[in-house]
Amino acid sequence: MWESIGRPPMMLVDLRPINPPMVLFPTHDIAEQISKPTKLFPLSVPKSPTWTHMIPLIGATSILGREGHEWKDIRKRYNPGFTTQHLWSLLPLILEKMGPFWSCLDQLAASGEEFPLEILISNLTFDVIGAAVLAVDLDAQYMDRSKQGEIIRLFRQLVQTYNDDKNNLPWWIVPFTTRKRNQLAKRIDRLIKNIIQQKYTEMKEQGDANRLQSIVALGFQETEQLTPELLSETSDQVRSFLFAGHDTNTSALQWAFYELSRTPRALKAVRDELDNILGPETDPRTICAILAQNGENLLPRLHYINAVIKETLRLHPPASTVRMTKPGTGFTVHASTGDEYQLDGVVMYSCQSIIQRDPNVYGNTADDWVPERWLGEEAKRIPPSAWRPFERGPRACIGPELTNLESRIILAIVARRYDFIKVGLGESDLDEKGFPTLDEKGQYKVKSELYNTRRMTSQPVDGAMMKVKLASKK
Ligand code: HEM
Repeated sequence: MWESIGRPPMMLVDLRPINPPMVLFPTHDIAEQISKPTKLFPLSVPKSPTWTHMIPLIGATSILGREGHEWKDIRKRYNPGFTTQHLWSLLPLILEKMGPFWSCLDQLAASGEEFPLEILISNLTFDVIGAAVLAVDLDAQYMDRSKQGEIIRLFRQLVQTYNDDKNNLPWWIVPFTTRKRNQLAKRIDRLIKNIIQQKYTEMKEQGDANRLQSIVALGFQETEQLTPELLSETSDQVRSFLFAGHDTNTSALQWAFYELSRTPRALKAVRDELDNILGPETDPRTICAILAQNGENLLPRLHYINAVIKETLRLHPPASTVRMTKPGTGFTVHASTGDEYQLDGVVMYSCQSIIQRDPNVYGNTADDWVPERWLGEEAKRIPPSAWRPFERGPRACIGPELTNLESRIILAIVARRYDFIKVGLGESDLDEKGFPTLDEKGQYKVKSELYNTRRMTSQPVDGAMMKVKLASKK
């Protein structure tokens, strides 16, 4: 749409009377103006009130929607849990969750059946976030969903109610969906509160002498009493972490595996790097044992894999930010044309999928998946604000380190052991001998383009339907 009207410096979309009018920002210099602290907004421009449609999912006091000192207090409480240093202490818990993932892939490789990669990865990322945030087993990793833990089953049903066109319509247009959402939300909230109470009691009884501490337990360190208000607020943050921490990375990892599956040069570079850093053994058990022992030294050395993750988040960003100022504030943004726009009362949407494909920054490969751009001198020429999948400024994502750690572990375990083959949308166009052929950019030619659809976050439209087989030994 934006291209068809000649790539203007901003695009206004009038969504009245269903939603306020929205303006789309397609460049990083404008996006920066709403995300950085200013005199008028020391914590950056406030979030748009349109976030409230997510209240059943993440709670009314979620960190995602709070402002001012209330937001600051929550962020201060949870920041220590998301630092690299604390996440290293959670490495054993995270590695424990990898077992069901690879045994499921082994089974699928043996049967040769087609499956949505989305389900496998989303189950795994759910289990990882449950372990990191609460040190609980959410029992997410079953292909048969009736066997999953209750929280996961309810959470999925709730997220489902936001799919398609129902995402953020007012309640009076979707009254039945709204009622269902509220009922599911209450049940999830009750279950989460029970776990928090139990964890809090355990923590107080056992003291904290060198124990493995979940992110929530760490946040309770200064707490004297778990009041009903604090319990309720903590449940909101846990639900926010569960949602924000699994949905986004599920999308990114599906794209990473897809891009690797159709870019033989990159897959080889990933495999060579793993051989060099982790040694030749590709059995997942051995890799987990190596990482459990020495992950803190080895994982930061996976530079090419880091570039794969970074490039995937550039080309296929799962999330974004929307901001709004109240009428009468006088908030203006400055376009590169020299024009100024007064945008009070308008939803300001920083459009990552356009910003991060800006040819003025990324040149004539802006639309191509090229991990190498993040290695060496070329990377230094990319302005930091032109890569913003986690957004920037005070309200940037709390979880990039966790995302990166989780993604590197998953790629380290999976990339050498399996070959993924896309089926359906985005599958390779084979030659007459049945082999894929390369295009001029070094990727396999495809019959059709895989693309994202809008759910709560952007997700591959078909759930990334794949086949998997065990990779042949060198
Ligand atoms: C690929 C992975 C991820 C991406 C692309 C991503 C992206 C984002 C973006 C764009 C925002 C800003 C949202 C807004 O302004 O409304 C955000 C905020 C947030 N994310 Fe993430 N995220 C990811 C992973 C995670 C993980 C693993 C967690 C862990 C719990 C997490 C927790 C949060 C929280 C709590 C916020 C709100 C921060 C605040 O307002 O202080 N995210 N994320």
